[in-house]
Amino acid sequence: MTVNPTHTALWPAPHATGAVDATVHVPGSKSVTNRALVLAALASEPGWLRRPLRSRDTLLMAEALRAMGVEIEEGVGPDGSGEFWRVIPAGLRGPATVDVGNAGTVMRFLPPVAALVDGPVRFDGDPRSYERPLHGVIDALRVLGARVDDDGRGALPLTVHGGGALEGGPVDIDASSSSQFVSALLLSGPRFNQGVEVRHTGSALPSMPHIRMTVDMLRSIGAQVDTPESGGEPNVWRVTPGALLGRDLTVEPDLSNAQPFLAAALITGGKVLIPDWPSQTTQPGDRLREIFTEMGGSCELTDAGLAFTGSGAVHGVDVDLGEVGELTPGIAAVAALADSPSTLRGVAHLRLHETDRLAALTKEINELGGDVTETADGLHIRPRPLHGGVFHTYEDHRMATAGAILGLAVEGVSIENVATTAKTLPDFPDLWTGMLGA
Ligand SMILES: O=C(O)C1=C[C@@H](OP(=O)(O)O)[C@@H](O)[C@H](O)C1
Ligand SMILES: C=C(OP(=O)(O)O)C(=O)O
Repeated sequence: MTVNPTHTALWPAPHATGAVDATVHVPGSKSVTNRALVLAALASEPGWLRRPLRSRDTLLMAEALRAMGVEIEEGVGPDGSGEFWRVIPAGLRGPATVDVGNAGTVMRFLPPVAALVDGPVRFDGDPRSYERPLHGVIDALRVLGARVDDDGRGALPLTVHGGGALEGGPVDIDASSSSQFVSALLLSGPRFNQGVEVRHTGSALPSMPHIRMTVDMLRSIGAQVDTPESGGEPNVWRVTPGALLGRDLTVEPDLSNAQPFLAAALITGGKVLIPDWPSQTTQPGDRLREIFTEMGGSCELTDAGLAFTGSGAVHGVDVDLGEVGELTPGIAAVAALADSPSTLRGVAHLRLHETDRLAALTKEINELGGDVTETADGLHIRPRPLHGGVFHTYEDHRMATAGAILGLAVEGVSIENVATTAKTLPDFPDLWTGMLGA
């Protein structure tokens, strides 16, 4: 195996010498971009995505759809309105090969699309993708009428033998390890002959805002979706078969990727403005307004965006992050710098994310002198003075940004493989140094 030099490279995390004061334009949401690509590919007419996120996860999604016959044109608006993608749906055809990388959205959202392809679609990815749960999608597709060949572990690699159509109908799944199982089946549901009725039968379902995002985006292009919130049964989502409209969608900034910049204002007692923060959104990152306020900041949502201000004080929190698990690494980093202990709960499923995030955060913060312990479903963080050292990232973009947050407050922190932020935010090092005026 060849060693990729970028993986061992160390990035000296900039140390803040004063309060930050910056405006940061955060690129588009990964979750919105990848849903929009899938829905546009399944629509009955062309659609547009404006200001899409261009990152490893979204480029993998676009490549995969192209491999299945969808045309995606990329361009830049003449009026300075930024980049756009024009998606022209076509008859989905195989054979095709899909590289999922380590993108949960690609590995979970695309096998149901592949069931609609005429021909086989082979899915493979990074070594970590073999360990991430996929059984909910594979088992469900078999119940709904698809032929899927895997090695019996209910995980990647696998081949979906698409037959050009899928019967669909009712299916029970245990989505307690990933909400993306539910989203995956709902996104392709309008194209199944009978639609789909997904019943979650396991313990607590994580990341509900991401399921709401799926439902909202489906409805906005004409799908009929019944949900527990719209008067349906608890834990049951039903999508009626029908054509999807092409849409012209401007992608919101990725609010979870706004997190490190807000954290910078919080821990340095500074100010950060994030333009285009939506006044209404299903993105889980919107919860940062509340969580980081409880931790000592204050914020104001104006026409200019979200203005977030640190007070100089950083407090610990006791918070259930089950709905917003992807915010955990950044919150853990801030909590390690706080004036009181924190308990982060409801995130056992993070052990199966890009890396085992609970183990990785515990090890890396403790190696800088911290005092973090893992619980059954989260972390206890008791702040104490930290020192410099190497912060390992385990090919996890959110570990890298968590390390950068610590480095702002602690001198001498180096981030291993900061390039791993390319999964969702390739511009991170430049945005970070730009925020500091470097
Ligand atoms: O559907 C989505 O876009 C996502 C759902 C969540 O996944 P899990 O429910 O697997 O945590 C989240 O953590 C991930 O970053 C994005
Ligand atoms: C869990 C995450 O990603 P994925 O979409 O790969 O699940 C994440 O971005 O924090």
